[in-house]
Amino acid sequence: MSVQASLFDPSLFDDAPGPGLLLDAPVVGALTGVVRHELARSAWVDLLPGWLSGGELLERLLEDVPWHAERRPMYDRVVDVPRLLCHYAEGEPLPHPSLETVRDALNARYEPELGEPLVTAGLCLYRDGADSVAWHGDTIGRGRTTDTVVAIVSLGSPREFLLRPRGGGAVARAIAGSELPAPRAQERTTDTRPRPVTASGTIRHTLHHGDLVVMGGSCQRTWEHAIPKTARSVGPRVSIQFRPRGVS
Ligand SMILES: O=C(O)CCC(=O)C(=O)O
Ligand SMILES: [Fe+2]
Repeated sequence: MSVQASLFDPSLFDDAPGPGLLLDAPVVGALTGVVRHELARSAWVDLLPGWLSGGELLERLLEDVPWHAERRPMYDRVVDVPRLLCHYAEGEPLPHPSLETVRDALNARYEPELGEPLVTAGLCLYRDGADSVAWHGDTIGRGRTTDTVVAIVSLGSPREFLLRPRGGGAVARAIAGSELPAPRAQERTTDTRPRPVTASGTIRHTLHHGDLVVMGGSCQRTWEHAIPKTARSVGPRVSIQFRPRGVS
């Protein structure tokens, strides 16, 4: 999609932090530095800021993925899904060899714990701040009833990733003892505020270029996640979600 690609400036990402994964080189070692945040209800979230570095992968995905728009029924209307999508089923070649490397690295770490590999890849393109994903859990399929793992790699513009316990405000406030992830090192100089769970019980965490977030345990059925719209002027963001068979 050249329209999106033209919005992308790879130099923005030249200084991505890291011991990141070098995209043109084999993965060296495992996912070191992942921090697990235990949430209520036997859910957890692992975070690894700046796992991937460099802008080449984002550039390639913006250009090469056959992004498409979808429309979905909502009440008595059919509405545009506010992001572009592309899904890679189990066994389908991924659109860039680096994604296979990323999936293999994730499996080296998470398959022993999960008991099965991550095999599908869902790609979302948030073209600008008007694109979003509404509150949901990945509960189509087994995620509705069983513990599972969904690993998301975020590329491009930073966007807020929200998590809240299912069940509405009162439930959320009652169990809002969950720890919020510490800010990234480079944010600390400018923003040292603690980031408590908001009064509504929502956890807010900004996902930056190259960050990894992995939701596990009961997270898909007992919590919900969202990428809200933003009025800020933001460029494109691509998220790649790796899931096991039968979860979406
Ligand atoms: O873009 C993201 O990081 C989240 C996407 C998501 O939750 C989904 O596609 O199920
Ligand atoms: Fe999701």
